Amino acid sequence: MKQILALHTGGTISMTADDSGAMSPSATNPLLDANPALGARVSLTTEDIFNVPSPHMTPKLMLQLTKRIERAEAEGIDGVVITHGTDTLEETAYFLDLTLGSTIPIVVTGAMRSSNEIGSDGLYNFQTAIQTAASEGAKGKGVLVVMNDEIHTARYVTKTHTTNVATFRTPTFGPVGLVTHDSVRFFQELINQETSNIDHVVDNVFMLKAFAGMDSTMFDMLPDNTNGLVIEALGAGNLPPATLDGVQRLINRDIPVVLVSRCFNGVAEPVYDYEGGGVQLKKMGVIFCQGLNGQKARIKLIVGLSNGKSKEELAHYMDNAIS
Ligand SMILES: NC(=O)C[C@H](N)C(=O)O
Repeated sequence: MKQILALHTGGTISMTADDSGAMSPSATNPLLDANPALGARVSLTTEDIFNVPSPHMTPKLMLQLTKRIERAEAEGIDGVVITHGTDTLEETAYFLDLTLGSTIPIVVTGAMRSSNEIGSDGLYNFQTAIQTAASEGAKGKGVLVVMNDEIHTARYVTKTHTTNVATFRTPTFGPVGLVTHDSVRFFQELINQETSNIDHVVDNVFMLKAFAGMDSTMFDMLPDNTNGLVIEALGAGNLPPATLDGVQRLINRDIPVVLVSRCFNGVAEPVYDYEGGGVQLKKMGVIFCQGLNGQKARIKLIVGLSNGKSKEELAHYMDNAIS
C-alpha cells in the first residue's frame, strides 16, 4: 500500500464559515478527521505543519515545507499532498518545484469553499490530490497542482477567478492531466528544469506592474537593500519611455531586473525596437523571462539569488523558463 503524507498548511480548505458566512481558520483542521474514500487504498499520514491563510505565506515558510518534504522522502514516503490556501498556492507550488529534486509525486491542492459551506470542494480536491500522489504516472513530473479534477504543473498554473471552483488554469499551455473516478491520466509531457538546493531565502525582491503613462517614480523608490526586481511589462515586453532612466539606475546598481509580460497568455520577447521596446530593454541589461507570470518569476528570482548564482548564471536561469 502506498504511504502518502498530507501536510496541511491552512487556507479555505481548512476553514469554517460562521453564520454570517465569514470564513476563518478552524481550531481543529476539518481535514484531519477526513476519510477521503481512498482510505482503504493508501496509507495516509497527516500533519498540520502550519495553519495560515495563504496571504500569510512567506518564502521562509515555503523553505520549511521543502525541508519537511525532503525529510519525508528520505524516510521512504511514496507521495506527498500539501493542502494550501489558494491565493498564493501557485507561488508555494512553484517554490517547491524549484527547490525539490524529488522524483516522488508532490501534489498541492486547496479549496474555494470552506469545509462547512454548501458545495464545499475541499474534501473532493483532497481526495483527487491523494489519488494523484499515489499514482505511478505522477512520478518524476515535478510539483503538480490538482484542483477541480485537473492536473496542472506548478510552473504555469495560476489562480484566475476570485470565487469559482474552476479557478486554477494554465494559460497558453493548458493542464497536463485529468483525474477521473478511477484513473489519473497525463496527456502532456513536462520539460524538466533545474532544481536548486538552498538553505536560506533572500528578501527584498520586489515586483512592479507597468501601466500606460508610468514613469521612474516607483523604480526610484525601491530601497537601498533591494536584491532584485520583476517588472510585469506591457504586451510582448515593452515599457513606457519615462521608466527607462529609473530602470537604468537599478541596472547600474547591479540589481537584477527581470521582465515578464502582464498579458495572461503568451511569452515576453524582445521584438520592438522603439524607445522602451523590448529590443532596447534587452540591450540595457533587462533579463527576459519567458512564460512565467510575475509572481512565479519573483519566486524563481528569489531561489536563483538564494542559490548564490552569479550575474551571468542568473540571467541564464531566469531566461530559461520554457526550455
Ligand atoms: N480559497 C482560499 O483558500 C483563499 C484564502 N484567502 C487563502 O488563500 O487562504
